[in-house]
Amino acid sequence: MSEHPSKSILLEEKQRVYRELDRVKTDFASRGWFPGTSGNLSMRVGAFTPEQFTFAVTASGKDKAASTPDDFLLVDETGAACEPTALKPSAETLIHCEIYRQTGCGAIFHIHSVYNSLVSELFWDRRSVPVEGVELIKAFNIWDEEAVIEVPIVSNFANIPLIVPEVRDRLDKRIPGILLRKHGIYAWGRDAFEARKHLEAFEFLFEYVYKLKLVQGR
Ligand SMILES: CSCCC(=O)C(=O)COP(=O)(O)O
Ligand SMILES: [Zn+2]
Repeated sequence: MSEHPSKSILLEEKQRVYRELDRVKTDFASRGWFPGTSGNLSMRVGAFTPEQFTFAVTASGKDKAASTPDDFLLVDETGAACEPTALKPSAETLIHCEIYRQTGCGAIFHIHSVYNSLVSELFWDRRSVPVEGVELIKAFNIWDEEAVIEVPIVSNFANIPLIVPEVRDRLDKRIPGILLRKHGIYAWGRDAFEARKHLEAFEFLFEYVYKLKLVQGR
């Protein structure tokens, strides 16, 4: 009996997405962006409507520096596994679900770094990190002269579903990223290339903002 053509197309796409996520994972691990098994990555697979979509996400708690056949699984828009598997999706999968729903993006990358954690606490009182006139703001397709942006910061609850409504309320469609207080950043883009570009820009800007504050002594 031959396989239904749509099933084999999905299988091919799933394999392509897993390979791409593996390349991103290896690269980010080499930069030290997954300390202590932290961080998670996802990419959409197949058709998208805000009500129904599928994405590949990292399995929870894995050493992200290692590549194994058990690193990723497919989940639906509720965060439930789409196929029989013993793997557990990332504990933060519901945040990915909400970002896909709100933005229709194609890839979401979450990392913990010292600079993103520092600025999320330094600017917690204003609930956003201001970045003023830095060239790399253009990586977000914002081309205004001396552009000023505010990167939103939301609470970091141990109970992940509590974070989701804050992400929904605070997400700014012009800014492809959101910080969790003293936790890390979620950055996204229409595909893996763009999500990585945005993440690199955020990390540069956070280091700049932190060091500027330090040298200015305020
Ligand atoms: C050990 S880091 C704490 C959990 C976390 O913040 C994270 O990013 C990793 O969680 P996951 O379930 O995706 O491995
Ligand atoms: Zn995290």
